[in-house]
Amino acid sequence: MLEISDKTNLLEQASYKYTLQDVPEPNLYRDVYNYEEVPKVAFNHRRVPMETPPDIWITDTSFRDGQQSMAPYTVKQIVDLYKLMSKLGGPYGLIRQSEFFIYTKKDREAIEKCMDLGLKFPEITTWIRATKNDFKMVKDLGIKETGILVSCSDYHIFKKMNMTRRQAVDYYLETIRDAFEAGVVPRCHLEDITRADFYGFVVPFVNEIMKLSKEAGIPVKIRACDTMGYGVPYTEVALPRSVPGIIYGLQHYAGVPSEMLEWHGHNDFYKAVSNAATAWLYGCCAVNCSLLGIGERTGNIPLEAMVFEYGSLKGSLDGMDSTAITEIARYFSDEMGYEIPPMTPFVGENFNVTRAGIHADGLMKDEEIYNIFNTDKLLKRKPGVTISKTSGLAGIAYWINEHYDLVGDQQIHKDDPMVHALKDWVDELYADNRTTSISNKEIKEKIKELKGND
Ligand SMILES: CC(C)C(=O)C(=O)O
Repeated sequence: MLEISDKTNLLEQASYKYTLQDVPEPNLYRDVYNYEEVPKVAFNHRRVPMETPPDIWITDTSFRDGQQSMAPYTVKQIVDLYKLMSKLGGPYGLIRQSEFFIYTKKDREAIEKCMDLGLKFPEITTWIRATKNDFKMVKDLGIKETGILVSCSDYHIFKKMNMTRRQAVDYYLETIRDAFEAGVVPRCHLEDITRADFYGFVVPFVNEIMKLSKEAGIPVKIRACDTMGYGVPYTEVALPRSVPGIIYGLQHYAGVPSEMLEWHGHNDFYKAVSNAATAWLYGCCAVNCSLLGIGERTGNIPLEAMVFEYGSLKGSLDGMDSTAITEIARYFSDEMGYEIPPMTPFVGENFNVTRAGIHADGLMKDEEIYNIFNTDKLLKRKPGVTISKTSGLAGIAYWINEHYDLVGDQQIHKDDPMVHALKDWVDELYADNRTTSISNKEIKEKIKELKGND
């Protein structure tokens, strides 16, 4: 009888191993990316099986990719956000890791202060330039894992690094060996994977990494980076743009187990969230996100979106405290002066605010009609209305009940004289060519004035 391990060995020996194609000229996928036109989606009509791992989780890059695109955060801001992130991730650490810079004194102070909190999650990891000296710095800080850059498209290898594919692989493998030698676990960030030659570079390279990892007995994570946001979640799409194809291929042709796979996406084509969910569904345990999606250019995968994506895919938030999302959003706007676009899902000022009177009428009858879920329970954000020329009597009544916390019998209705008086005032304002909605402060002042007239 063959034992399972023997069978696996035989299968491994029998399976086709992709070898590095050390091409003389870069493959820039000009049929898809010709630069003068919109990048194209090519279909090969191959279906990739969906293999969602039993456990999926979130990792964070707010203090690396996020901070990279903003003014540097202060130590206090990093520590406060780290605490809130830990609260959000809950007792099972669904926000499992977060990566930090380590270059300046301030970077290291922030790490030390976060470590001093003694929180189990998110585990603190780093992001470095990957020199021997940097590995030593990581080790000295008592940190186990660090991200290193292993750019994998010919755009980077030929155009930026001025190397051949073979030279790039040799250089990267040497760096990984340096990390092992320094006693640090490298996490390999495969930059620009959605423009890379998957079978001619990515798979043979990752096979080499996995071989080194096995020999050293050190688990190495593979982060698939959709640096320019070109990935697409649809089925039957050809590589290198297919998210299902990349995740399937890394597992089945490069031998990376699901729990060692991470997806890092950008939002250039509005696909960051759906690509990340697709990566989970097709076998990647971790999606790498940033708070409010703040990151290079159009940003990263918004972490808060993946909390709700997790809840919808798993049927439970598994201990994540989603109300921390509102605390985080308030922290960004009140303490850091960051302006969150008002229509941003889950965190924007207006994400659950309706303007049309007919919708407000629905909200008054039953908030479920026009609210995505119980936003008060899950985010401590009651659904709201803003007053404009389309609000109508129902909108005004709803606004009063919401802003003065009137419940049950205390609630006022659309036939109330106060509601009618406010409606007349609103109509006059718009008859006088007003174009903007009316602020909460203005309405409160008007109510005071009308009450004074009683
Ligand atoms: C620098 C790299 C790893 C990155 O963040 C990306 O590819 O988006």
